[in-house]
Amino acid sequence: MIYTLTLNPSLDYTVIVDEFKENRLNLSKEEYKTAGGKGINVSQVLQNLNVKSIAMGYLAGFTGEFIEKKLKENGILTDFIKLDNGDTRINIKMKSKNSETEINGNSPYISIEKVEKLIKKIKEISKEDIVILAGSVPKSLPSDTYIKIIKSLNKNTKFILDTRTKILKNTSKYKPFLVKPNKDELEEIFNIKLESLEEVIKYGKQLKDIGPQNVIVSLGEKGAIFITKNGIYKAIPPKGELIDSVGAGDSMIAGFTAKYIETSDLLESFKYAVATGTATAYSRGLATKKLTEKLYKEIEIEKI
Ligand SMILES: Nc1ncnc2c1ncn2[C@@H]1O[C@H](COP(=O)(O)OP(=O)(O)OP(=O)(O)O)[C@@H](O)[C@H]1O
Ligand SMILES: O=P(O)(O)OC[C@@]1(O)O[C@H](CO)[C@@H](O)[C@@H]1O
Repeated sequence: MIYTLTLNPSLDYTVIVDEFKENRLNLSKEEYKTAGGKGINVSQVLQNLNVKSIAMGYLAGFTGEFIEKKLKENGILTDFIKLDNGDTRINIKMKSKNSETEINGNSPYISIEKVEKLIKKIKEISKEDIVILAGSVPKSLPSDTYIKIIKSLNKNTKFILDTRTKILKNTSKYKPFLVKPNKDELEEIFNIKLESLEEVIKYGKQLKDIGPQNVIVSLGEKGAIFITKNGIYKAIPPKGELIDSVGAGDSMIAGFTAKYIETSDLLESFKYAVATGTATAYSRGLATKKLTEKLYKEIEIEKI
């Protein structure tokens, strides 16, 4: 079984305006609400790719109920811990003709008892399972929460990690199966501006040296770099119309995992990851299997 863990889920509230004007009344042209948070997005894309997963994490209040309902409606299995106070955060995603602005909310308080409850569930996961730890750590939790979770996993359970900068760096020594920083995150990890592809590769390799078995550095419309023990590879997305890139990175993780459990082939999994991320960027909402399969046939991998 695949488990996704979202410590900090969100109701994503997307607002589309013609042109965003600061300090003025902006009228929304269209708006929609979706179940969000990085691990939850991974579960949703896995479901679109016909791969079962169990979505875990914390939910609270009316926004938490909305998220669980949406996941269940789509046939996704859930095993969330309910918080006693507050509401799961609302993240605002505002799109205009030429800008994408995000305001991510604060998460509700999570007590130590709720962390212990989660750790108990984590200990029950078997070594044949795959665990995807994705997204930020809520402010009320210690910053080493992911480390505590990783240490509670069976030592042979493969885990994938997609979180921000310092936490990603500190957890990398526990040898995750895959990490997927984007270029900005890689820059923040090493506190450096990366000016060329050569530099991206150099620092991607340094990240891999800390511990991850495989590293994908995603580069938005420029595609992605894959650093693995068998070599370094590059993939460029086929041309298309960008519609909404929120969740493109999460979709890559879902695509990689889906292909890996089917084939155990790292390179094909990377190719499918790029296809899935691109399918999300070229869709309203998250990647569908149909578009992912089409793009997968068009992507070529280059060895560097
Ligand atoms: N504008 C785009 N055009 C084509 N493909 C894109 C575009 N943006 C993203 N992608 C695809 O999605 C993948 C992941 O995108 P990106 O590097 O933006 O990840 P991310 O920053 O983690 O995304 P997010 O935080 O929005 O989930 C890219 O490697 C690429 O394949
Ligand atoms: O604050 P985090 O956990 O880093 O990111 C949360 C988030 O921005 O990431 C997802 C897209 O990747 C959205 O669904 C969600 O709103």
